[in-house]
Amino acid sequence: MIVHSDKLLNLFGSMIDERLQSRKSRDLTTSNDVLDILLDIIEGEELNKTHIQHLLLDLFAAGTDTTSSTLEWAMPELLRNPQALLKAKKELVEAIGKGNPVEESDINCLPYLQAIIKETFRMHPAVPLLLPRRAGSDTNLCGFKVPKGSQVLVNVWAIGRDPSIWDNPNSFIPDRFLGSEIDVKSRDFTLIPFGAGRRICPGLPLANRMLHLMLGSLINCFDWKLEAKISPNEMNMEEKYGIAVHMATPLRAIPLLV
Ligand code: HEM
Repeated sequence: MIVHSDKLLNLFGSMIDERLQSRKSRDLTTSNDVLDILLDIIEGEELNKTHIQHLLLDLFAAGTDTTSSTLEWAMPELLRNPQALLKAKKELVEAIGKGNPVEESDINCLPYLQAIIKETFRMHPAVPLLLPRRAGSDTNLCGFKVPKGSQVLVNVWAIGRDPSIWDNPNSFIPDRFLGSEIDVKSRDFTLIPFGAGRRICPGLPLANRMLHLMLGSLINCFDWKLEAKISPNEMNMEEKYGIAVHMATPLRAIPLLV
């Protein structure tokens, strides 16, 4: 981990130097991206290069595995649930035309795709215990005493499988979200894969968009089949716990151009 972090820090260091160099040249057309904004702040001397290197490392570390593991779970759930896959394909063909990649502006016209992403978050939250918190004062929470200083973990995985909240909690049923107000930002805290409140994941808007673009495009541009010896109901859906939860046996699916 340390070796990889050092490699990434060096890579970010050279990207920053390169950008600083190009900002000095007269014919510069700024890209006004995240790095440019951070470098504007450096010029105001509130940040230095090391801060930016570590900030970029944080964003990459927090954003990569979480987004990819969500997509990694959405695909096998769809392959195990051909009806849902078919419904998503139909919606995509009608909204954006067969074989086209999904654009950001299409997302609002794709309620079923949105429901699939929510259902994946419910069953497979990438960070199942969120990040540890410490109680700032003695607290009484639903009849439980939480003494000041205790470490608190929020079990989002268990919330997503709680039968008092969800019908058939262990079944992948995207339709449950159609016409429902429940959202990853809603205040009833039933679907909180990104956490909630002041420390909610700052990458939420990016991750949510990326997931719709990637999953929608994978569904609309390809037909998918499993390897010859595997049938949908025999797929191994065991989880492997790490910083993010991955499939214990990675999915091997074959794309066929539509
Ligand atoms: C599906 C994708 C993602 C999921 C499920 C996810 C989930 C989370 C969760 C649960 C937390 C902790 C919230 C808490 O403390 O209660 C978190 C924090 C964080 N996430 Fe994400 N995240 C995702 C994508 C991203 C992306 C794409 C980025 C950045 C580009 C990102 C950057 C961060 C950062 C910097 C923090 C720490 C925030 C803080 O400490 O205040 N995440 N994320």
